[in-house]
Amino acid sequence: MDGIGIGTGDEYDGVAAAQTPHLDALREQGTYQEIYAHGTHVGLSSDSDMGNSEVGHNTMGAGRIIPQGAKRVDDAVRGGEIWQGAWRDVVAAATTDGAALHLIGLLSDGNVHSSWEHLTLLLEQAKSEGVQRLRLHTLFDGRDVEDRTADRYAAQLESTLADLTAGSDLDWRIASGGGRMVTTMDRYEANWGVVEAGWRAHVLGTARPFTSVDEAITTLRAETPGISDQLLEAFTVVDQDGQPVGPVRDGDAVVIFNFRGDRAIELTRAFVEGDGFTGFDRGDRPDVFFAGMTLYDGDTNMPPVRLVQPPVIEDTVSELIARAGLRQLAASETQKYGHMTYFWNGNRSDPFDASTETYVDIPSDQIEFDKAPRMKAAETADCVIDALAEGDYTFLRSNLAGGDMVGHTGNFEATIVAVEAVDEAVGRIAEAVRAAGGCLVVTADHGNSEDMVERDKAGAPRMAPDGTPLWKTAHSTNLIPLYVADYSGQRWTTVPGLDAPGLSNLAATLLVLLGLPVPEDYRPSLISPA
Ligand SMILES: O=C(O)[C@@H](CO)OP(=O)(O)O
Ligand SMILES: [Mn+2]
Ligand SMILES: [Mn+2]
Repeated sequence: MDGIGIGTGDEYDGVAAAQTPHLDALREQGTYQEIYAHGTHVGLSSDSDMGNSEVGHNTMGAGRIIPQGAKRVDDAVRGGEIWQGAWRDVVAAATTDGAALHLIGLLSDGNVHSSWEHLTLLLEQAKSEGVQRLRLHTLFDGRDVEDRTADRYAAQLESTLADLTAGSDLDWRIASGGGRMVTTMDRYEANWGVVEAGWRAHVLGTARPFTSVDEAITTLRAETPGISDQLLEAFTVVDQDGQPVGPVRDGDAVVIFNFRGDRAIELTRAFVEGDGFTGFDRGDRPDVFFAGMTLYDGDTNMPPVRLVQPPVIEDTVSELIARAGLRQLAASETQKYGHMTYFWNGNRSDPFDASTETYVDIPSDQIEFDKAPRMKAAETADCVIDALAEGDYTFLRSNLAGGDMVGHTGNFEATIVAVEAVDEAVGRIAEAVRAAGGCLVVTADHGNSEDMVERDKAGAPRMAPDGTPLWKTAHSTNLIPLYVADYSGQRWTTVPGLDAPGLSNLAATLLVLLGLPVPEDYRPSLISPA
């Protein structure tokens, strides 16, 4: 259950507000625990970092707490190690006569895909190394930070640029942008049109023209009152003659400063891949020096050049299950497809053993998810139930996306519907598992739908000036539920006294249920025979 944590039960708790009879019943049928899914429990730098799908699924699959890509990048940027690697080649390209350095990424301090601090340190370093021409291509968040704050982030960036360039002849500008859900940051090839819109904005300079970011945000908001930052149309900043101020040209250097792979890899591929690229028509693709913040996909080695090397995650639970020769199914709708494959398997897209593993991608709708909040919960359940009926699989895993994807829209009523659809799907899967005499494990990767309002430091809900709640679109730092129901007759009990039980204990729990040995470096199982 993506994005279904344990909330306070108050009126902004979309899980408590939903009817969840099947989850309630599950609680009575087996063991129930509340476990950690955020911050240092999933390998992030601090416990104020909310959980997210990347770190959640990485940790579930790895069975250990692995210092995450986000933390590695963080350590490398703060410690300065980053400037000794491929960054040297970026600077060399960017300081060649006439060239520009383009920085593309999410303008946010959400620390899920990118970090504000990394961006400012990149800018300071570029200045100290004499990068004369620099262009920023900024994606608005509204999803990992408070919504409708794009103007504040843009203003903060403009002022950072003004400070850094004051008294110099540095030619540094914001050149394009757009909301992350409609510009550039598609994932799992759900909608290449989103990447194409970004390509036009950042690279070709042919998106809707505005003379400044400020004008873009003000105009787009006036056109659609209440619009979320995530959905602001892609745009190109143009000069007084209508010419783009920073299209990407041959010889330029391009850096994507997002550290998380799922939403960075499609644009990366558009820059790096040759004629075999089929995502969209790129027009004249500039010949650039391209680097990503880190590795976005291990199997395809994308991007070939990165500023920080990623963590290597080996011996994940599905690799061990594959080695044991047991058949596995991974099923998810597109929006979470790579979560159950790529992230779960330690950032590898391909099966470990294609002869025993089946991956099913159930196409997601291409609309805003509060418009169809049940998403593909029923279809995902159908897939698992059919596979169970076939009887071939020993380990089946799936992701129900609604609690998270609809929670991100900030639409409370729709979120309740999404959670109820997830509950129904769990109920149907539970029946099928019971019929098969199997064992069902239900958990989440982080919270979201259980806390749908922005809060002040004391935890009190914040209201908009008109007195309506400030709906929250981001994940949370809440604990998440873990239900284990074994319908084979075996009885289990929770292991008492474990230190900070969390997602890192899930893999061992699964291995124990499967009767497979648990590697010594795994964190321990959360259950033992009763
Ligand atoms: O949509 C996403 O990219 C993130 C939020 O930034 O959500 P999740 O980690 O659940 O995929
Ligand atoms: Mn998630
Ligand atoms: Mn999410």
